[in-house]
Parts: sequence; C-alpha cells; structure tokens
Amino acid sequence: MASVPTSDIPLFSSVASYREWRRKAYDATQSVGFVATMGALHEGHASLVRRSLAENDLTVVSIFVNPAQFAPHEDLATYPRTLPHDLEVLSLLKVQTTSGVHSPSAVFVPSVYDMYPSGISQNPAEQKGTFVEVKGFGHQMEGTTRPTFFRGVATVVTKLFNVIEPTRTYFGQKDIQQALLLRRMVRDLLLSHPTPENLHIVPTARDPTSSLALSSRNTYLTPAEREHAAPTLYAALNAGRDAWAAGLRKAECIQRARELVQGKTNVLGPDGIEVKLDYIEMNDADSFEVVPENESRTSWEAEVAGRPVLLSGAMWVGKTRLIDNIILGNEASLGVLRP
Ligand SMILES: Nc1ncnc2c1ncn2[C@@H]1O[C@H](COP(=O)(O)OP(=O)(O)OP(=O)(O)O)[C@@H](O)[C@H]1O
Ligand SMILES: CC(C)(CO)[C@@H](O)C(=O)[O-]
Ligand code: BAL
Repeated sequence: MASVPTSDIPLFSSVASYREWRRKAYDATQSVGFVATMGALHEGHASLVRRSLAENDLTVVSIFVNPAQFAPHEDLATYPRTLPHDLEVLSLLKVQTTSGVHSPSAVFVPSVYDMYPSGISQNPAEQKGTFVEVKGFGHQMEGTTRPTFFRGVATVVTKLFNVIEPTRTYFGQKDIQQALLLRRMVRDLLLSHPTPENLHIVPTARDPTSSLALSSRNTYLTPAEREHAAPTLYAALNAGRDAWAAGLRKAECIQRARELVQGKTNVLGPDGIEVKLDYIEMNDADSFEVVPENESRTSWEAEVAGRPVLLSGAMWVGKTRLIDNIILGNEASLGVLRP
C-alpha cells in the first residue's frame, strides 16, 4: 500500500502487526467481532458494524478489494476506493453497551501481496497457489453469471478469518448466497474462529425512500438511473413474493416479477435508461437447488416444512449490476438477525 491515512482507530496494514494486537486481546480474553468489507462504506456496512459493537468487546473491520473474486471483465480497476471516507465513517460509529461505549477497535487494510503471498492473477486459468471452493454451492444464483466469484470470496474470507480470529462475524443479507455459503464453509472446515453459530446475517439496509438495497456499486448510477430504474429489482421481487403468498406456482411468480422489469425496460428505454434483467430465481435456502416450476407455497411447505426459499435476482441498470433478495418463509431459521 502506497500510503496509509492517519486515523484515531488503530490501522493495521500487515498481517504481522494485526496478529500482535490480536494476541493482546486473547490475553485479556476479550471477544472480537469482525466485519469484512471491500470499503466504500455506507449505512449497510454501518449496520453490520453496529451489531458487532453491541455484541463484542472489540470490533475489527477489514477493508480489502479482493482481486480473486473479480472476473477479468469485471470492475476491479474502477471499484470505489475511499479509505479516508471509510475511516471517517467508522470513527463516528458508537454503541452504548452495559460495559460502556463501544467504537471500532481496529481496521485491517492489507495489501494484495499480504493476502496472496503466491501472487494472484485475475485470470482463473493462470492462478497458482491455494484456493477454497465450496463445491455444489457456488454455481447457482450469483454463480451462474459469476462462475468464479464464490471461489474468490471463500478463499479471501478463509484467509481473513485465519488472520482476524473473530469470536463472531457479521455478513449482510444483501449477499445472501455469500453469507450462507460462508457459514457452510466454516462448518465444513471445522473452523473455531468463528464457529458456524457465530456467523450472523444482518438484514439488508435500504434507502428509506426508494427501498433500493444500499450497495457500494450504487455510486456508479446516474441520478436518473438511481431514482427511476434501480428500485425496479426490489419491486419485482416483491411482486414475486406476493404471487407466492397468494398461492401461485413458482413459474407464475417468476413471470410476474420478470414482467415488472420488462415494463420498466419498455418505459425507460426511450429516455436512454437501460434496464436489463440478469436473472430472478427461487432457490432452496439449504441446497441452493432451483425450486421446481410447478411448486407452490402450499406444496413446498408440505414437502419441506419450515425450509425457506431464496427469491433473488440481479439486474443491469446501464453499466451497473445490482443484486437483491427476499427470504420467503422463516428468516430466523437461517440465522438472519431481526432488524
Ligand atoms: N445494504 C446492505 N445491507 C446489509 N449488509 C450489506 C449491505 N450492503 C453490503 N452489505 C454487507 O457488507 C459486507 C461487505 O460488502 P461490500 O463491501 O461488498 O459492500 P457492497 O455494498 O455489497 O458492495 P458491492 O457494491 O460490491 O456489492 C457484506 O457482508 C455485505 O453483504
Ligand atoms: C466478503 C467480502 C468482503 C470478501 O471480499 C466481499 O465479498 C463483500 O464485501 O461482500
Ligand atoms: N458484496 C459483494 C462483493 C462483490 O460483488 O464483489
């Protein structure tokens, strides 16, 4: 890293310096909450950090734009990097607890070399070294369009967990497949920091007016795209949810959602605002398998009582790819915390 801004919160830019700090936390038997981010912090990230502040003695936030999860054609080079802003956001976060006021304790901002000592090519065919793959769970939903994404995420999060050694960790529902896949990874790898029960999912923070899911990539949107087009994805998911609640077959629910997006595409196209659906799908929250076309809420509940369905989607607005999801059924059974 070229230069690291100064901050009131201790900033660790190497694995060795962080580990020294972490060892002291062990000595003092303090719990460590962890929030992994790629920076460009917004209120969604803040909601994760606040949870951690409320539930742990210490809270660590990592900021690392992970090359391994970007495909060669994706936006690694242009992904927003706003470290001074991020540190300011973090320094303003405070939560009152029974043991006093908690604020972020440390920020981990490693270099690419620190995280990938064997080097990292963005081209998966050229990659060498150690990677983590959660087989059978990374090819559906987001994995359909981003086939190497979850391998990149699982790899970097394993490394981050190895370094940070969190007692508890917090991921956002906005990236629901990521959070559930990581919990499975933690279980499969028998990790103790965190344990699967200590990987918590925090509800999606939304724009209070438009209900657009907050996302670092929203900064790519023009004001017109943000106002008129971006909220369409959540509206479409809600149309799908309503149809499911009314007892329609899955195929019809998805059709309703798609029609809503198509309507917007037709209306906004002449104004020069491009809206293009990538996918909307319903998947079993446990196996990630696609819900059969003929399934309805009643038949689903009769077959797999209590198991939620993930209604998720991705949509292009101009050059920006947005994702969102709604959980149909018992969110609490997935360990999603209450808002
Ligand atoms: N709106 C949100 N509500 C709750 N959690 C969120 C929200 N947006 C992001 N997160 C969570 O914050 C963590 C870090 O995410 P990340 O830094 O990639 O931000 P992002 O806004 O998701 O960025 P991107 O635009 O790349 O998707 C992840 O666990 C992610 O799910
Ligand atoms: C979990 C994560 C920080 C790994 O790079 C990233 O995928 C994200 O920000 O959601
Ligand atoms: N929050 C997901 C990170 C990514 O899209 O790369």
